[in-house]
Amino acid sequence: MVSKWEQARALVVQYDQEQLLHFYPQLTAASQAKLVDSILKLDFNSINHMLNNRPSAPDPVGDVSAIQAWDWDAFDRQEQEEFTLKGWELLRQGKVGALVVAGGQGSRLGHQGPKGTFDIGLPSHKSLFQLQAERLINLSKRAGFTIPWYVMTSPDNHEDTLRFFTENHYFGYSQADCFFFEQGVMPAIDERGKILMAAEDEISLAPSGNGDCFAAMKRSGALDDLKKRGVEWLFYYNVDNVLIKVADPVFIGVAAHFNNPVATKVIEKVEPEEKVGVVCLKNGHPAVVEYTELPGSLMFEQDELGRLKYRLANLSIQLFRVDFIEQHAQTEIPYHIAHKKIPFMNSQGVLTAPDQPNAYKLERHHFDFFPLADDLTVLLMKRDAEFAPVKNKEGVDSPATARQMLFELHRSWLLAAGVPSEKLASREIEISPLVSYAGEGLDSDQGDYNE
Ligand SMILES: CC(=O)N[C@H]1[C@@H](OP(=O)(O)O)O[C@H](CO)[C@@H](O)[C@@H]1O
Repeated sequence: MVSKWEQARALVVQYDQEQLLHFYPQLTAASQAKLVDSILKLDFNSINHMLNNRPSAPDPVGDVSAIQAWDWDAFDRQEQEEFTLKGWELLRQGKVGALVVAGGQGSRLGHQGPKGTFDIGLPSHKSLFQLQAERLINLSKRAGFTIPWYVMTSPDNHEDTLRFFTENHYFGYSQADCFFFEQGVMPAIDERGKILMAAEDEISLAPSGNGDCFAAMKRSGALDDLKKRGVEWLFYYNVDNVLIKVADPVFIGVAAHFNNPVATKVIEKVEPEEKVGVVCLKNGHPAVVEYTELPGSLMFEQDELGRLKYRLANLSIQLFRVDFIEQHAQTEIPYHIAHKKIPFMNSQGVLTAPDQPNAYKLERHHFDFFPLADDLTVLLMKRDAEFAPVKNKEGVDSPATARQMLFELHRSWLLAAGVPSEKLASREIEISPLVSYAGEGLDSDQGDYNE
């Protein structure tokens, strides 16, 4: 039988990465085993594919043009009702699942631990995960069918995430309907195409981006679980949006009506430099150009009405048809390559912190599946009820701005339900998602979201 060591040795020779075993002879048996295991976990095929297809110049954006969106407010009352009913029908039939990409840490927010465990300082002190769980519970109860919830973690936060759910009794969610799986990692690669070491027995690794989600679902059995349950649409979202309407029936209804393989919910950018990807057409195919890659000429370009030409913000709120996910779970979407300063251990065993970018970090983006869909449904909504991300400790997209948006939204629900405005003056209003998902049920009148 070929030993693990022999397999690892054969791989590093085959792919010309012998430096990975440079320190091997001098390691303890435990460290040797650790290093061999991490070599065997690397996806050399994918790394090689990326190295061989690396563009010589920075990734060209391609031929970008604007994409058409359906404005929710432009549908008439009857159409809106039909879409909503359609969404509820699918929820009732158990045909919708939710996927949160939650591999990030809260470090940029000054929070120790997974981002989803962050308390943004609401009166209830609910974490991001709890807000999401309760919105799903609300819909599941009314649909009479529990929405399966898939949580993509990263090797950095998997254990902590599981512990948080367990300690909080899954926030009342049924444990049998929660599925946790880890996203993959990619090694840092230097300018000669060599994988870097972080220590004598450790490869320099980082999460490989949210574009690994479908491959990771396949590897972990989450995709099989989805199929076994008969789920037809997967609602994809980022962990950091405080207002996220998880498994939104309205969005599901619109996606199912047009029945394109992918649907995306967008809002208009507040300013050209807002840090959001833009939904557009690239070389004639639906696409997102990430904010880090959008050239200034496109960022500021205006249409004939003087509006931003590329104003449709990617909120990372998508619906993917499950047959499309299955078809593409193993499709090699491109890596986005960031040139960064990455500390590494040199061949003398000295840990080196470069002062210039020295290596490449590789990430896949989930929206790079968009061009593989023949068409994309784009649903334009209003920001106030959809998007309050927490990305920074202070200033824009911070806990303070997200709290404020939630208070204002919930105040507007009470006003619409007939509560006199003087009763609401200067109060912080937080309504539990267990009471209302989107403002419905706060008076005797039946709202849009009622099934
Ligand atoms: C790779 C990726 O998913 N990028 C997304 C994602 O950005 P982050 O800065 O990675 O959180 O969420 C943004 C919305 O919050 C969206 O506009 C952007 O395109």
